[in-house]
Amino acid sequence: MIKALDVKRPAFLILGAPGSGKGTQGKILGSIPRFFHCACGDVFRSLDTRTAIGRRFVEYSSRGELVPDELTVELWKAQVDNWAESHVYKPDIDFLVLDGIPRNVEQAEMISKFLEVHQVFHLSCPNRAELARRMRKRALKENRLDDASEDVIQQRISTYEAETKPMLDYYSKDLVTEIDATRPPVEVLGKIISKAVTLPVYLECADQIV
Ligand SMILES: Nc1ncnc2c1ncn2[C@@H]1O[C@H](COP(=O)(O)OP(=O)(O)O)[C@@H](O)[C@H]1O
Repeated sequence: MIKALDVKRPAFLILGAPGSGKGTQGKILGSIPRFFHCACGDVFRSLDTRTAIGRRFVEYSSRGELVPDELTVELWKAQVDNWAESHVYKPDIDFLVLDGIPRNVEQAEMISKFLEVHQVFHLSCPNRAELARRMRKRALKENRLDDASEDVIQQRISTYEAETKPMLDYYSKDLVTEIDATRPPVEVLGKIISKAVTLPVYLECADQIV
């Protein structure tokens, strides 16, 4: 059982289908002072595949399915706490930039105990063929098992549509920024940043960010 925190950590979410560019944007944002990028898929991929938990990840991801919620949130929370304890992530001053979590309404509920979501950036790409093309390209570059077969690619897109996309209705409309994910990365980044710097939570602390 995961306990709620007294003070919820400020967070931005990057939401989108596999191949929509969440990781690309998250990495760049994470290199900006006071923004801390956390990619759930990377947390899973860093697991030792000889362990039971590492094997469970491979089992689900290689089928294009989501890892069960309880396990996902526990593992993710443990990783964030680790980063906080080792001071790489500073919960009192950093904005968490979450990529790949939450991935369904259940996870959104679970993590709401310790996060205050200030904006959801939806990288929208309705063109399935374009998503599949990007995943194939990534499979070659990053040696990603879960992007290597056509069946798994299609399954991952279907999983997104069935489980993750409905999450957009979980968050109130004024919390969601729609961004065209087919535009070049620099334009997508520009949209995210220009919205983030107008948010009250950012303006409240902007003068302390130097
Ligand atoms: N929040 C999550 N809940 C359940 N499974 C997850 C979650 N995040 C990652 N995974 C697992 O890890 C795989 C790879 O995730 P990720 O690297 O985020 O892919 P992508 O960036 O292409 O969407 C997913 O297909 C899934 O099996």
